[in-house]
Amino acid sequence: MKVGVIGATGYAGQQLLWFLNNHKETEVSFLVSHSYPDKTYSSIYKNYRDFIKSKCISMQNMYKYLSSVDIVFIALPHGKSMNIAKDLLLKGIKVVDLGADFRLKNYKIYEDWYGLNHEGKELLKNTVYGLPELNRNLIKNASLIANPGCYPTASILAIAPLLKNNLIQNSSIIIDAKSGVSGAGRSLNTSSLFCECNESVKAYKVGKHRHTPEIEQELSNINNENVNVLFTPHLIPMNRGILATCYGKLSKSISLDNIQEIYEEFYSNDYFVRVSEDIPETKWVKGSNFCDIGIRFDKRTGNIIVVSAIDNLIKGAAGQAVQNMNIMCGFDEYEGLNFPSMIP
Ligand SMILES: NC(=O)C1=CN([C@@H]2O[C@H](COP(=O)(O)OP(=O)(O)OC[C@H]3O[C@@H](n4cnc5c(N)ncnc54)[C@H](OP(=O)(O)O)[C@@H]3O)[C@@H](O)[C@H]2O)C=CC1
Ligand SMILES: CC(=O)N[C@@H](CCC(=O)OP(=O)(O)O)C(=O)O
Repeated sequence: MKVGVIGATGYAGQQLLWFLNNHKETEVSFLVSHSYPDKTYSSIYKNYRDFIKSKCISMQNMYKYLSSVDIVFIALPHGKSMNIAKDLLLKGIKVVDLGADFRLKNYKIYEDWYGLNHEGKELLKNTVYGLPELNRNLIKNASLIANPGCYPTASILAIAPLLKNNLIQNSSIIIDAKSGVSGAGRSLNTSSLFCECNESVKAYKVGKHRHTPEIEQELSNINNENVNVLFTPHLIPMNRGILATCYGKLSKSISLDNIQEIYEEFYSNDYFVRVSEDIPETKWVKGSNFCDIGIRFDKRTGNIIVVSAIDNLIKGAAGQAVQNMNIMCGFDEYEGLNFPSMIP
């Protein structure tokens, strides 16, 4: 399978190459960068010396190579994928977009939260939200995948079994999530500077983070009922990882053991979600495509507490994108992705 990567020099793009380079079924045909055209990839990321010998190409040059690819990954900032995806789909090329442009089914909600005009509205109907654990069958036949955001991946996987089994009140969900700094990408950005974020933890975009409508959309789809969430992201001084601590009021009396069984059953066919009796830590999943989940019940307040951990660049971005490609192309779902986290 021949693949192309647009946005190859960003953090998500380079993480994709890490996987694609080790994947039995893929050959990378081109790497697009508008800042480094004609530069060898390994001169930008020196860890790839002797592994990736190709040069980056510009977006304009990419069009010459399109007849030779089957699937293209787009890892650009939001707002940049819409027209590119249209061109690729017209040529019969499958697309996995790691950004946010196709995640929200209602373009007006996208326009409100992202402050941009949606230039690919007509594609939204046939776009599949690429969370394999909820949408595997749709992904199999999709041409355009909206790869989920990092916080939504951790949050939706944590909460979906509760909603599916009508165990919590729809309006009681609170998500308190923390992300490593690579979540903000590699572009120059003051709040990602070492002196700004080291030795500090902050909540940001409080009450207005763009992942709120994405989480609500997918959770509402589970039972076709409106779900609202209170979502607060935090930046913590580590490179990778997301820990989402999710709370909801139980709507019926049930033991923790039963809830644990419900989670294990819900994810029984989902290799990359591991339901644990312990409370997960980001280092259990760092460098891997796993989402680890642990559950507790607080009797005093009647709240269930579900903690999920992912690597934002892997299950939250590039790993999930490769998992989606594997499903779309009929490969083994674990191909190229099957290894545990790196410790320490
Ligand atoms: N970081 C993460 O944890 C996650 C990221 N994502 C999403 O993946 C996408 C990529 O994120 P990430 O890799 O972190 O971001 P980066 O900022 O690290 O990389 C984005 C890349 O896009 C290219 N680019 C930047 N600006 C423009 C522009 N104006 N026009 C065209 N190309 C541009 C740049 O490469 P060049 O100049 O070489 O072309 C840049 O390296 C984003 O949509 C992000 O939201 C999703 C989930 C998690
Ligand atoms: C730490 C940090 O800044 N994280 C980013 C997450 C970005 C991301 O992955 O989300 P999209 O793909 O939806 O842009 C943020 O909060 O905006």
